[in-house]
Amino acid sequence: MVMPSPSPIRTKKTWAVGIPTVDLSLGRPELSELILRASEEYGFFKVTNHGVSQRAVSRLEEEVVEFFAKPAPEKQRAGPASPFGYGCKNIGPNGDMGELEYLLLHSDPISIAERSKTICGDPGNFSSAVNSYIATARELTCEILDLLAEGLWLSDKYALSGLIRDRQSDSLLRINHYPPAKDVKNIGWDLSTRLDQHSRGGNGRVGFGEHSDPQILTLLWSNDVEGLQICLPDGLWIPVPPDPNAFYVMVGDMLQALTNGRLKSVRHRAMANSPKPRLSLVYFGAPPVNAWISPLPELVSPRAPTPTLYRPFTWGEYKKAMYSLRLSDSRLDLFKIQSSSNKIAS
Ligand SMILES: C=C1C[C@]23C[C@@]1(O)CC[C@H]2[C@@]12CC[C@H](O)[C@@](C)(C(=O)O1)[C@H]2[C@@H]3C(=O)O
Ligand SMILES: O=C(O)CCC(=O)C(=O)O
Ligand SMILES: [Fe+2]
Repeated sequence: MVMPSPSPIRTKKTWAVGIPTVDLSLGRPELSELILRASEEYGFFKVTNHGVSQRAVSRLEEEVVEFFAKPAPEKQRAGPASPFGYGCKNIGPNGDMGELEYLLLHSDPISIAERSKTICGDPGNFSSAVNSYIATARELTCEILDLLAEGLWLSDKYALSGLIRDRQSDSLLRINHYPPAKDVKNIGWDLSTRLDQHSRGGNGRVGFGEHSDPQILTLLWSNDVEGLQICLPDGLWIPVPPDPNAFYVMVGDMLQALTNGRLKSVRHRAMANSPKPRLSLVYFGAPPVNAWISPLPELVSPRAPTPTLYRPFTWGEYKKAMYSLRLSDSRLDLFKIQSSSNKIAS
């Protein structure tokens, strides 16, 4: 695995730093140790030699490129995204804005079949491309979670992947399209949006503002256009070079809670500064709505330094809190146990 140098090297214009990269063709136990280390240190890593067929990706890519090329009124037939469907610039229900348009889909095939009727003239073909991408993304996500379970010495090897394999899993697929920067001026920003963007993303145009993903694990593919940035534990934002031959993996809030804070959900954002359109396919592996989330027993010790950090809650309860908050809010903090030893530790 290539790990970032301890202190990023500053070049003339950019921060150059290595992204932790895991070659999935390596054998165990080395593989599970590498994945665990990257998840602990960064909550983020790149996977290569992942075995996902190029066809599953390119088939969906072709479908969604065709969709986003349609005139706005046609795309709006699939919206608004509340929460599922087509969205443009609005992210979530609380006023977050970004320089993007997107499709947000639940992974349930019945809901995909219904939504596809509003997205494509050939809904059967569209839903088949979505379903096969989701099936592939789910497999890879579960493989990574099983490796993490092994690295963490969990007694139930499927304690993490079982939540995503569950038929009731609340996993999602988000397809983001960031228009090329030269077109952005036509979209018509108001002053408050520009100030908001500036405070959240520095000088560039923010496509998708800073946040952590709420679910268990995120699997992200993008075309060959830059934009994704992650926040290192010291607060430094670094660009992630695009690589359509790889996937990027992000620890979500639920995995942070399940591992009692040992793995940390990574804060990230996507900038929309490229003259080329950026496309990302983002699979969010999530538990069923009624699943209870509480730190796994192996990761809790009755005494410091690892007392229970989070109270038990259901994924449904977490989602309710999440939809009441802004994109950049640290929603997991609401579920922290404020014991005296935790207060000292934090
Ligand atoms: C502002 C919001 C959009 C979001 C729901 C939320 O209230 C806070 C979390 C947001 C997020 C970020 C990651 C995913 O893209 C997403 C689908 C998710 O599960 O949480 C979005 C939500 C959304 O766009 O509905
Ligand atoms: O498009 C990207 O690279 C990031 C998107 C993202 O963070 C999200 O959809 O949650
Ligand atoms: Fe995200």
